[in-house]
Amino acid sequence: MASSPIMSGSLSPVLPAHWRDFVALTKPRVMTLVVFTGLCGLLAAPGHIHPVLAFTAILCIALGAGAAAALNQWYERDTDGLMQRTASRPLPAGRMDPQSALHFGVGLSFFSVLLMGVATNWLAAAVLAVSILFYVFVYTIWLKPRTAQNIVIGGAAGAFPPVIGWAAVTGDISALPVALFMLIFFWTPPHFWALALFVRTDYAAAGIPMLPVVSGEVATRRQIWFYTAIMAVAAMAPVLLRLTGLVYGVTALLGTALFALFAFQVYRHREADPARMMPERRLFKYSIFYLFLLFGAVVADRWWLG
Ligand code: HEM
Ligand SMILES: CC(C)=CCC/C(C)=C/CC/C(C)=C/COP(=O)(O)OP(=O)(O)O
Repeated sequence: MASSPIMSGSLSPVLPAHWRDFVALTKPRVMTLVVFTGLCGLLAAPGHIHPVLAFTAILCIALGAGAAAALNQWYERDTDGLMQRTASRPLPAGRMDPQSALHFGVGLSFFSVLLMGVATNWLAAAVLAVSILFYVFVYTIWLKPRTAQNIVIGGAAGAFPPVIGWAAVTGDISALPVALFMLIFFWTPPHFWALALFVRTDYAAAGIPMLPVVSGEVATRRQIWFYTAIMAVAAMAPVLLRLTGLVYGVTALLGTALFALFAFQVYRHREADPARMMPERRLFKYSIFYLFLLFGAVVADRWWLG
């Protein structure tokens, strides 16, 4: 992509980026769960899809999400350089010139959406396009630098993958994918704010108005607990609406009870030192496991119990 040394914003030359930096630009670790939820949406959907097309659909979700992550990092290359957690990313570390990242992100966005449309259907492609646009324009550019409620609304971007996976098979959107969207939507605030509590000094240094920076620690803990309660309702909704069966029901009940326990511990905890925020780290880690677990259970229900 960058075939010759190019001058970046600073005065130092940026050498052609290594392929590993392009992979890093897609935030591969975060995207594993994004892709998994998309895959589960696809596997839970009624009807048949050829395995090659199913693989292509999941590939498109991965590429689209990776493209959105690249555009997010292109836009935030300066503020990323101010935070310890993100300073070593390819752009702030000066291992890649911004133009390469921009071209990579835009090119991959178009490619993923077009391939999705051609391989499956244009509804799935349209929802993929909306999620990329939502993450880049609504979350990254509009809300994130302006309001502490950024992830409440902006988090919707990450809730689309199961809808995309489902639509790729069925060509429509029905109650279960909407319920799965709601689950991720209300899961996002506790997931992110648990982390934001122990990296708040980073966000403060970069001037990003995340909730713990703007409203303080106690308000953030209260909000985590509040959204956990709504998330619990969203987690049980598929059972109450009889969209899923016993495997999901039992898994969601136990998994959500543990989530609520960890969130309650965070709510009760008072600690200003990020190094000692163990309940917050535990909730953040568990939030990831939780979503893998519940989405896995949705598929288990559909496949093994019919
Ligand atoms: C706007 C909504 C979200 C925000 C602001 C957010 C924020 C974050 C941040 C800042 C990290 C730390 C990652 C790093 O240091 O690179 C993280 C980790 C993670 N997030 Fe989220 N997240 C959001 C939504 C999601 C969604 C929708 C998913 C998947 C369905 C997800 C899955 C993950 C995973 C798997 C990790 C752990 C990555 C690792 O092991 O390093 N996140 N999130
Ligand atoms: C299909 C499709 C387009 C899916 C998009 C998935 C999506 C929106 C995931 C959000 C997860 C994520 C990396 C948040 C990071 O927040 P941040 O960007 O504020 O984190 P940072 O501070 O690490 O840059």
